[in-house]
Amino acid sequence: MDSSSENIRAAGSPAVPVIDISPFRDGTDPDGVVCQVADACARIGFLVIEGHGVAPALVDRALAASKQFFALPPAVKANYVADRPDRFRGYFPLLGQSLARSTGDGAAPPDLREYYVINRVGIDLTVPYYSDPAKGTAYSPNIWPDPADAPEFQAAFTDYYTAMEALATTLMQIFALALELPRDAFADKIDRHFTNLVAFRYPPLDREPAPAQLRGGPHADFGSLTIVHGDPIRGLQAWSGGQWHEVPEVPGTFTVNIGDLMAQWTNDRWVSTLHRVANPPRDEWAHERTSLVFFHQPNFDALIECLPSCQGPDEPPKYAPETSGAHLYRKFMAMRVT
Ligand SMILES: O=C(O)CCC(=O)C(=O)O
Ligand SMILES: [Fe+2]
Repeated sequence: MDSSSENIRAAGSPAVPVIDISPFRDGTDPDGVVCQVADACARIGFLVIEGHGVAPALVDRALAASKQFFALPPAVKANYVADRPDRFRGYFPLLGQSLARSTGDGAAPPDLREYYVINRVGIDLTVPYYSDPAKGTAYSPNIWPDPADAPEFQAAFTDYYTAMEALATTLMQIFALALELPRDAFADKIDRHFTNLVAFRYPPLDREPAPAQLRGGPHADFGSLTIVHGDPIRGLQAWSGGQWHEVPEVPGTFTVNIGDLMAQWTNDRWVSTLHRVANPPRDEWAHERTSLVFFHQPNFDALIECLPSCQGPDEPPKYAPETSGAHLYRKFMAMRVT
C-alpha cells in the first residue's frame, strides 16, 4: 500500500502514545515527560496529551460557537471571507483549498471541509514589529463574526486561543529539553508567533467523493507544532511504517503533532509526519466532524536552521535556512484551489 491509497479503515495505533504531561507542569517528574515526548517525536511525530490543564468548558464553548457559525446560511458566511487570498483570516468556504497541493500535488482535488481562521489575540498589532509592511498579512487583525450572527464566537475563541498559546509554550519547553537544550531555547523564536487557530467543519457526505478526494488530503503541517482537538467522529490518520494509523482521539485529550519547522530545526531527527482526515465509511456518511486546530507558527522572521545539537559530522544540514514566514506563505498559497 502506498500513502495515496484510498483505504478508509486504518490500523489501530499503539504507535501514537497517550502522555500525561502534568508531572512536567507541576514539577513532580519533568524528566519522565520529556523522555516520553522525545521518543514520540522521533518515532512518529504524533502524541496524545492528557494532564494539560485546559478547562473542558473552554473547548465546549469554542466548539459550540464554531457549530453556531457554520450553521449560518452560506450567503451570511460569505460576508466573512477575507478581501485577498493571502490574508489567512475569517471564513473559507467548502472546496476552496486542498491540503495535498501543499505537498506539490498540484492536481489534488479540493478538501471536503469549510473553516474559520483567527490569529493573534490580546496584543497591540499597531506596534512596529507587527505593523511592519515587510510582514505582509502575517499579523493582520482578525475578522470576527458579528455578534448578531454568532454571539459567543469572539469571546470563546479569544479564551481558547489564549489557553492554546500557554499550552504551546509549555510544549516548546518540553521540546527544548527533549533536544537537550535549555528549557527556554525556543523562547525568542516564538515570542511573536503568528499562530492560526482554525475551526474546521467536515460536513456529512451526500455522494461518493471524487477519486482521491478526502475530508483532508495527505499533507504535513507547516509550523512548529499543532494542537488538535478532534471529535468523536474519527478520521485523523498518520502515515508511519508503510501504513496509515488511526490517531486515537480520546475525550479530554489533545493530539499534538510535529510540523515542518521542527523537522527542519532537528534535521529530521523528529518527523513532520504525513497525515490526513479520511472519509467516513458509507454507513457513517451522515456524521459530520468539527475540529479545533492550533497551528503553532514561530515569529515571522525567525530563521529556522539546523540546531547545532542535531548536526553531526555525518549529518550535514538537510534544509537550507528559511524563515518561518517564508515557509508558511509558500505552503498556504500552494493550497489554493479557487
Ligand atoms: O481537522 C483535523 O482534525 C486535522 C486537520 C489537519 O490535519 C490540517 O488541517 O492540517
Ligand atoms: Fe494537518
